[in-house]
Amino acid sequence: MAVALRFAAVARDSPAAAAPPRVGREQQYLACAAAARPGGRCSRRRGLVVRCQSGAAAVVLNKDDAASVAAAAASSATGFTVAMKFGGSSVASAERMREVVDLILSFPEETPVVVLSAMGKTTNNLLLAGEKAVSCGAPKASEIPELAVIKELHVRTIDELGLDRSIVSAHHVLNMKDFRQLKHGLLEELEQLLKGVAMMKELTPRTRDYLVSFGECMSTRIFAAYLNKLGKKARQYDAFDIGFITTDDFTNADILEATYPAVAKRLQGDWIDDPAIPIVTGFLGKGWKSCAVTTLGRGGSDLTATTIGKALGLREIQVWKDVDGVLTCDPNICANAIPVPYLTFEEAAELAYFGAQVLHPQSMRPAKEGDIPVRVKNSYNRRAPGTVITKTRDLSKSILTSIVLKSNITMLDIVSTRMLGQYGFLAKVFSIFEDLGISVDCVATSEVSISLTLDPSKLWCRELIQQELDHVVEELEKIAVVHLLQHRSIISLIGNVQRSSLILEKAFNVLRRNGVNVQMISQGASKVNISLVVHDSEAKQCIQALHSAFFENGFLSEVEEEDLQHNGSPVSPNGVIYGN
Ligand SMILES: Nc1ncnc2c1ncn2[C@@H]1O[C@H](COP(=O)(O)OP(=O)(O)O)[C@@H](O)[C@H]1O
Ligand SMILES: N[C@@H](CC(=O)OP(=O)(O)O)C(=O)O
Repeated sequence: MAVALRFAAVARDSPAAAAPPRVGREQQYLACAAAARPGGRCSRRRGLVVRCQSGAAAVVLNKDDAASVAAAAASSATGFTVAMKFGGSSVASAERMREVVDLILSFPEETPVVVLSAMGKTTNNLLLAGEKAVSCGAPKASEIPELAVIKELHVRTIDELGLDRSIVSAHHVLNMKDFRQLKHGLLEELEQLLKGVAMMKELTPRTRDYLVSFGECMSTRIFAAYLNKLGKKARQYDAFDIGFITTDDFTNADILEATYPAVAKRLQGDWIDDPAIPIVTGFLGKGWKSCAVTTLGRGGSDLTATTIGKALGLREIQVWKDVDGVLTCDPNICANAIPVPYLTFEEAAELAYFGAQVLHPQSMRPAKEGDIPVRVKNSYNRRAPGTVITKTRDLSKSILTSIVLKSNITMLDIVSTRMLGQYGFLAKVFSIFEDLGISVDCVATSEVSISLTLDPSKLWCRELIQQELDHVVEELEKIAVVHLLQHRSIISLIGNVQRSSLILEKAFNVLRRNGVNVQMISQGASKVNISLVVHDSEAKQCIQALHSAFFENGFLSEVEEEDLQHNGSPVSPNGVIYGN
């Protein structure tokens, strides 16, 4: 940080260097440079090079680095140190909100940016209410039970915290000026929206995103009002109003690069004008073309927090959950799961991607790019050390870190009819998936056949699943014989693939003893993941047996002993090295 303040930021965008700069981009760099040198004047000298007139040494940076340096410098100027994200379970009631306020205030040395999810199960209730509205008819929309649950929860919370009910009256409708004129509160707007859905008898992905946005919009307003009531100045932000720019992929939008400088500028600018703890809605963004509310996929508030972390160049990103960190397994499957103290970004991303609900699959990307540690903590058990996720850790002695389940997977066995050469065959198969916008999770190939699993997150809407699958099969059948195998599960063994023989020996031993035949195995180049495909009906039992064998019965201690004899360095059950 200190370096960023001492040095001037000089941004140069190489692809655009030959072309005249667009004004927006140039201004962005000027803003970045200005932020990197508060008080310094900036000018454009030649091409896209922007130089601060501070007399300090110049550093040539690419676009992203310039934004990061600027963010780091400005954040040190404004003093934000940490992003603290609290999930739905952490803010599920008035009592929980009090607890979280107490938790935040117990770190007086920090200047946090707070990110909140919707209260408790509000997102699920909003989605259910939306689905019911489609078929219930307009007059009945007000009587949808989930709407009543949402209203009751928010009104009760407001009352119990001693707040004014008008705090959920701020409007957040985008591109609908007429709506802005209405004097209804968010809860009334929500009811209106459900009536609209009932009248239209359809719930498009765009409307679905707008519908679920009410959850985060309400939780943050309540929380900020409560902090203000306690005399701790807080300011509520809707992410879509402060520069969270996304693709227009409703229900699963990606954050665009422009977000980082925009969010940094807004949060820092406001802090400089009038310091107040920012309370930001997780999960939400604004589509860059549509300007409508988008969402980042379920659990997307983690991604909001890491994006803010990178934008502001924070020291640490904390995600507060209802578990003692990332565990060796989903605790709903294995009650004996234990916390994993350290993970790399890569391990955490793989774990999340392959189904561990605890982290959003994309959330590690900004943290990794900004090299900002992510700490997963338990808001119900502050003293638990949690999990620290960083760029690197010594994996040389680690074995298995965590076991993850992704169920209800579709697997395809595709055998070439030899109409194409081998490379032509693989290329054709993957171009079909590309054309249909379907991601593939795991792949195993031989010369003339491919087995692969499909990523269910790309098959959101239930009716579409069958339609899309039928279409895929139809296309593939032009060049191959295709077997569609549904109700499969991927069991991912996240660990040190350098020790894959040891992991596989143990795993297959366990599976054989349990009478399970693995239907596909994939060991990627990622060095952290081995995936096994089994039938859904066997998956939980497999995971329990694997967890018990790897983590509960002294296996890792045995290996530890062996390692000690061979190398003199023992390994803990989670791959953490004790000693050397
Ligand atoms: N490997 C794992 N480690 C920890 N929690 C897991 C794991 N796999 C699944 N979970 C589930 O993830 C939940 C926490 O994630 P989530 O519900 O998204 O939290 P929040 O809503 O607080 O952000 C836990 O309550 C647990 O049931
Ligand atoms: N409320 C959203 C976003 C989110 O991140 O929630 P949580 O942090 O509670 O997983 C969801 O339920 O998907």
